[in-house]
Amino acid sequence: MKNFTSFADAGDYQALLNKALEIKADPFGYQHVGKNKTVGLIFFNPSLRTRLSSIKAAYNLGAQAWVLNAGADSWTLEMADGAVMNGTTQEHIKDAIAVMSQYCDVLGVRTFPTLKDREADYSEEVFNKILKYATVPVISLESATLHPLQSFADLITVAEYKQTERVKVVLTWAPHVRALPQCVPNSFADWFSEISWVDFVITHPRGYELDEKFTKGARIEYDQKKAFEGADFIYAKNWSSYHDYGQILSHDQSWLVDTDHMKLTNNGKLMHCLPIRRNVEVSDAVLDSPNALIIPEAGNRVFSMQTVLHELLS
Ligand SMILES: NCCC[C@H](NC(=O)CCC(=O)O)C(=O)O
Ligand SMILES: NC(=O)OP(=O)(O)O
Repeated sequence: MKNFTSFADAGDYQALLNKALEIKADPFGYQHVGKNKTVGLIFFNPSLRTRLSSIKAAYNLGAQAWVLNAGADSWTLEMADGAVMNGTTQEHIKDAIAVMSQYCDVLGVRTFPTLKDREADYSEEVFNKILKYATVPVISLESATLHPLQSFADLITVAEYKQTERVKVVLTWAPHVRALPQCVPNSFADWFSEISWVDFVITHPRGYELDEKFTKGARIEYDQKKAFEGADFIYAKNWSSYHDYGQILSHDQSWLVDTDHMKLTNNGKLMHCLPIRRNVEVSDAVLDSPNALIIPEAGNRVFSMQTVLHELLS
C-alpha cells in the first residue's frame, strides 16, 4: 500500500479485513510500528469521528498525531497553480504539504466537494494536488468523491455482525434538509460491489443515480420496499444528485427509514456513517433499537484507520 484513497488501494480486501480484526483483538499489540512516528491530520472541513478515531488509532500504534485545521490553525492556503498571491491567501498548498511531509511519516487529509463544479470535484482537484506535493504516504480522511476509511470500517462492521456466509446489503437513499456529498455512497458502492460474499443492492428515487464508475457491480432497485425485502444490512444515507449536480431532487418522506421499513428485512441491522439527522433520515425508534449498529460502526473507525496506518508505517 502506497497511499489509501480508494478501494483499489486496499489490495487484497480479505487480508486487510483479517488484519483489522486481528488488530481490534489486540489494539496495543503493534506499538513498535508507530514508535517515533508522527501522523499529520489536515482538515479542510469539520469532523468528529475521523478526527478522534485517527488520533486514537495513531495512539494505539504508539505514534504521535497532530491535527491541523487548514485556514483556522494555519495560514490561509492558496490552491491555484501559478497564482499571483497578492490577495487573501497566504501560503501555497504546495509549500504547506511539502513542509508537513518534513515533519510527518504519513499525512491524512480531508477535503469536501464544492457540489457546484462536478468536473473539479470528480477529478479530485484538491486531493490530487496534495498527493502530488506530499513526499510521504497520504490517507484520505474523505475526499471530494470518496470516504474509504468509512467504507473499510463499514466492512469490518458487516463482517463482525453477519450471521450467514452470504449477506444482502442494501444502500438506501434517505431524505435530508441539505445537499450532501456523494462521497459516502460512492465509496460504499466502490467497496461493497466488490465483496464476494455480499449481494449488494442500491435503492434511491430516480435522478439519484451515482457515478457508474463506483456502482458497476451493484443492482439498482427503484422500489425501496422491494429492495429492503430479506436484507441483512440496511445502510441509510442521503446524497445530492450526481447527474443534476449537487441538487436536491426529492424530499419524499416515504424514504425515511422507520420500523415499517425494517420489518421488511431479514431482522436487518441498520447502519449509517454519522452524523445523522434523526427523524429526517432514520427514525429514533430504528436508531435506538438493538438492530442499530451506528455506535459500534463508528467505533470501528479506529480499527480501519489503525490497520491502514499499520500498513503504511510498517
Ligand atoms: N463525514 C461523514 C459525512 C459528512 C457529510 N455530512 C454532512 O455534511 C452532514 C451535515 C448536516 O447534517 O448538516 C456527508 O453526508 O457526506
Ligand atoms: N463519519 C464521519 O466521517 O464522521 P465525521 O465527519 O464526524 O468525521
